[in-house]
Amino acid sequence: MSANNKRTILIGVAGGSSSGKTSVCERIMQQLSGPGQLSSRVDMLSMSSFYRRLTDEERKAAQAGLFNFDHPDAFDFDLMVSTLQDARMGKPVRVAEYDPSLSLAAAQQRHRELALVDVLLVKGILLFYQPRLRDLFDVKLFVDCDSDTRLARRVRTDLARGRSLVSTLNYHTEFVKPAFEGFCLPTKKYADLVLPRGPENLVAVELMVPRIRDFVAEATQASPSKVARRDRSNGKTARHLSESAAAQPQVSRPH
Ligand SMILES: Nc1ncnc2c1ncn2[C@@H]1O[C@H](COP(=O)(O)OP(=O)(O)O)[C@@H](O)[C@H]1O
Ligand SMILES: Nc1ccn([C@@H]2O[C@H](COP(=O)(O)O)[C@@H](O)[C@H]2O)c(=O)n1
Repeated sequence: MSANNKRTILIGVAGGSSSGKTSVCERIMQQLSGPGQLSSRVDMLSMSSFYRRLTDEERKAAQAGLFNFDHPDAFDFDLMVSTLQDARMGKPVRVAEYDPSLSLAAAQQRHRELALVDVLLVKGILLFYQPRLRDLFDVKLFVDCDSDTRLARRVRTDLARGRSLVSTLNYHTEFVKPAFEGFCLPTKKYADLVLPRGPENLVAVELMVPRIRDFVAEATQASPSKVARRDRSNGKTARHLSESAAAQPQVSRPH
């Protein structure tokens, strides 16, 4: 727990690649810290910062488009869990800077300190895959988006990153689609809220933001024992949300 006894609220935003996770996080950030709002300190973190270090052989495979970056084995879940545990207790943490325009090895050379924030938005394809990771989130969102739209967006972003159309489509067929269906989509059932239309779904974002603010207010007031109780009840986040909502039925919308 940080010196001021304040805990960071973790919001997990999962969904397929190019479903709109980053865009949803940006919308929430705007709403939480925009003009006329009670200012909350907010930051965003990508699961792509937690790819594990590759062996030389795997690096060669990655360069040839033959390493599966969409499989759970590609991630360092231990590091992600310990980082988020520290972040939610308001401790300073250092994370690899993921830059899609760089090779993974080059990007992993760069680090940044996460700012101490009230709310940390975390986005990633497999955030809810392991129970120990998904149980860390106060709110779990799943961005729903049909596969054609995701593929069309992914083609645009991959071409902009200098990949060829053929390699993008092959990679999608070989890795992205099977991993989405095998590992990402089955985690939708763990979400507190499934968000169709991503960032365009302003109604859902606006409904959620006051609730996030309540979490921030509660975390500010929370005593260590209260936080420990909340930690023990984690994994039942939806129940926790509804219990808190019942205790405070009149959640006011910000002006
Ligand atoms: N609702 C939308 N309508 C149009 N374009 C969108 C929408 N949501 C996302 N995009 C675009 O699709 C691309 C991928 O979105 P992004 O939010 O980065 O997805 P993710 O973080 O899930 O990979 C980005 O270029 C983004 O601007
Ligand atoms: N070197 C890499 C590493 C990962 N990817 C792809 O990123 C996707 C996950 O990130 P999103 O922001 O799209 O959720 C995942 O589908 C990987 O295939 C990559 O292209 N290159």
